[in-house]
Amino acid sequence: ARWPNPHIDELESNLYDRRGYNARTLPIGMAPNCDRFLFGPNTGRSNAADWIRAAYHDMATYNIADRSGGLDASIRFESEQTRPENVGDAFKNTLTFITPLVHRHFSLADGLALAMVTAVEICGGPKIPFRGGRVDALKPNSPGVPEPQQTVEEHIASFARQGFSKKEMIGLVACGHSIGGVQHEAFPDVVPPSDDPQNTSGNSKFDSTGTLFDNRIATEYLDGTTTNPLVVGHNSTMNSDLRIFSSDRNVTMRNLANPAAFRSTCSELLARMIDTVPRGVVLTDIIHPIKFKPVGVHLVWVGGGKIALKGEVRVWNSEPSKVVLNWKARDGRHASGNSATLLHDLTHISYPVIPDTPSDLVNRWFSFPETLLNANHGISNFWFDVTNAEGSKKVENLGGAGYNLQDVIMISNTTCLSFTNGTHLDVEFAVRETIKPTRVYTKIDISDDTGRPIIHTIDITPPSDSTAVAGYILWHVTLTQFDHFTLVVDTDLRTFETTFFSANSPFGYSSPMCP
Ligand code: HEM
Repeated sequence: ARWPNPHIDELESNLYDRRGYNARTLPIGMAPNCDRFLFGPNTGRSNAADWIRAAYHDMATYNIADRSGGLDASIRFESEQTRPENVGDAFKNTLTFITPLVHRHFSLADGLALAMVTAVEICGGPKIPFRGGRVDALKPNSPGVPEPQQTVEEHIASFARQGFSKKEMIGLVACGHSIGGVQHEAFPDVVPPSDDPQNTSGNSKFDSTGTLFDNRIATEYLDGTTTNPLVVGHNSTMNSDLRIFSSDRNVTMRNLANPAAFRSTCSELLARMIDTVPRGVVLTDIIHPIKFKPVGVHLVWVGGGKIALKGEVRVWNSEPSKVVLNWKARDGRHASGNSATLLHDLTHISYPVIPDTPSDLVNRWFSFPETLLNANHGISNFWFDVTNAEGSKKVENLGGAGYNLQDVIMISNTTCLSFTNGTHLDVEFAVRETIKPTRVYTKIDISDDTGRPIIHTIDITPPSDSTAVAGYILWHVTLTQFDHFTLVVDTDLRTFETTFFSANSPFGYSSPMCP
């Protein structure tokens, strides 16, 4: 295990911190209910439907022959969105939610995949194994999303090009069309206009539970009660779901009428859909919950030879009676005073909202108390002693290694936010005098001309006043972009850094106003 792992830690939080304390923002798209639509409450549309459709349309450009295309966020390019195969504003809408989350450890393509998983899992669907590591494309992909006027032979060929058999095509379309419907605006020759004030877009649902991920798409199709406009629509040219669902004489649809089979099929096929990525992209292992997770741990120089140690721990589905933080000084010694009992505010609980798990699964957050370290002694490593409710004890130390923490470079509490001469952050930070820096700089996220986050570095000139206090010298840099920034010091032997998260994270950096 490695800690911290900014990439995995961030994806894990987005997957499992869904509601409650420190919750991430994607699930808000499904709150309070799965019929939520940010862009107009009475349109009859839903964010959930847009997010599922967006992930598919981004993936559907995949070509298994040369392993090009796939889930790579190429849908963000205007020239892809304006293709007839991508009619409607679902993609623009979906990106409105995801683009602000993107930073150097969180690609837009991972965000598209996560949004689909979030929608399906919160709206009644199965758990979908999630891997991270998708890479955003630098240019649009070739067209390739199936359209309803095509023949079933064309659809079979299209799905084969995407890497799915005929049976898998039937399954994937049924799973995708479990939520949402067809709108008049996008498909005027499929769906008539609506005068329903609750459904101004004329969204005609695929099944009677259009905001619930369930197998009615299959059962209603089989029992003849379906209202799916791509099955019983008046314009038979556009009845692609009918042609697809019946293409194996309903064998697959009859199987999907079994709720358990529907869930397992959709879990498997939707996972494969989002794991369809361009050649060269290496996905991570499946991301499982981190059962004991230190979060936002960082040091703050508070002056007077003192360093504040701050952070929180998320404890998965258990209720320890006591969590004690211990640390070793820079020299590796654990002096008797080097421990502190973490605090648990009863409101600091969160809910991962995972399908097929007990609804009383609750995570508890413990925060570091006001803990001041002597700057002359510093810190190198920390761990926890956990006492469970029944009295049993456990050490949380990353399997013996402990959690390493560098005390070479840290932000100062004199850092402040200013709105004079444009918004900027006046960053003060402390660097240990004895380490002989070869380069001190900051890394910030900027976008390249395709909207991908790239790291930009800014070198920092040494301070004119280099008087050390308790072995630390104060440096200064002014940042006009500070959504996500890292302070870095290189030495001949090693690099040390400390990172402050984006403002869209609950651990985003917040600073007092400059005097
Ligand atoms: C042959 C393959 C497919 C065809 C021809 C097709 C066609 C369509 C059409 C015409 C719409 C209406 C869009 C609108 O009015 O805005 C739609 C909606 C939708 N599709 Fe598909 N689709 C296919 C496969 C899939 C797959 C594989 C998925 C996901 C796994 C998917 C997910 C969705 C969702 C969630 C909606 C609802 C959007 C909303 O309610 O706004 N589709 N599809």
